[in-house]
Amino acid sequence: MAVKLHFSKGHGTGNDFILFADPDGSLELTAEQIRALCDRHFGIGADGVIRAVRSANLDAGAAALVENPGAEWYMDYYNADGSVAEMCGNGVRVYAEFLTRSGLAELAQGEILPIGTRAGVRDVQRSALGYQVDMGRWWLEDDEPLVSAKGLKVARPGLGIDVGNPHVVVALSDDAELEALDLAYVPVIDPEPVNGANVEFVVPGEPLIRDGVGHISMRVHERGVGETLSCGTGTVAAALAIRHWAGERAPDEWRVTIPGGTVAVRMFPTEEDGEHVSLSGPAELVFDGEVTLA
Ligand SMILES: N[C@@H](CCC[C@H](N)C(=O)O)C(=O)O
Repeated sequence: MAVKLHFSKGHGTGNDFILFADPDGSLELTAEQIRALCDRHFGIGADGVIRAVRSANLDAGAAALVENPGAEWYMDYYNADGSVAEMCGNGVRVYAEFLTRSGLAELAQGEILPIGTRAGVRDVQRSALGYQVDMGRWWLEDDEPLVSAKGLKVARPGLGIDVGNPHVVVALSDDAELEALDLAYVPVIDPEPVNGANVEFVVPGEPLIRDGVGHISMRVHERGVGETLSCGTGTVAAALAIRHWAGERAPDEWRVTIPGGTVAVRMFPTEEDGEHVSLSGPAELVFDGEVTLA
């Protein structure tokens, strides 16, 4: 029987998503359905799909990841190719906007909305830019893979960073090198990470630090999608990588410019869990609709 799906379309700095509410967890889409919805010519078109499920209705595997019982809602995130991803930094802000706009959750200024993800719980609050997300901890990978990409004259070393999902960050020398990249082709990472990775190409600002704030520009090739206008977790990984390379005098406050806009990244200490990193940026819902699932 054909199923009608009510959806909202939204984006965070041009990274766009199809969102729908499935509070009971009864409407799991197939990878084929997700690919069809995300198709920009034959479907609605999006970089990913977000299903809003109540954490209480998750299957046991997913529920185990939502260790905070306060996370009433879970962000069930899928890339445009139908694969799952652990986290989505732009998606989680757009998800907060979707939950609050549709009356499924409340979020007053200064309050926190915990959201369950495959990478654990992420705390979201309203901010001057739209929403701020506590992205939690991260891990530097031990090895430095070589990354080659179409338009890049020589392969460059990348820094592997896990911010809940996997990233490899590559530093380029200037804007001309960034613009010359053809990210319609998948960058090759050698050795290839077992679960794949999102690849960020980053250029330091000139100057890198202005009034105590670091500035970088970035383009990204997302795992399971292709080039996108923005990747929230990618901007966080890029800021962490540049701070790592810049050494002790590098700031904890960063502005990352991507083709879809600019977001803010901040590293901050926590008492109980070491250093965390936050991501702030806009989240917009642009239209609602109904589609019949094949
Ligand atoms: N666009 C997202 C990241 C989405 C998941 C990514 N493609 C992956 O497979 O890890 C973001 O804003 O973080």
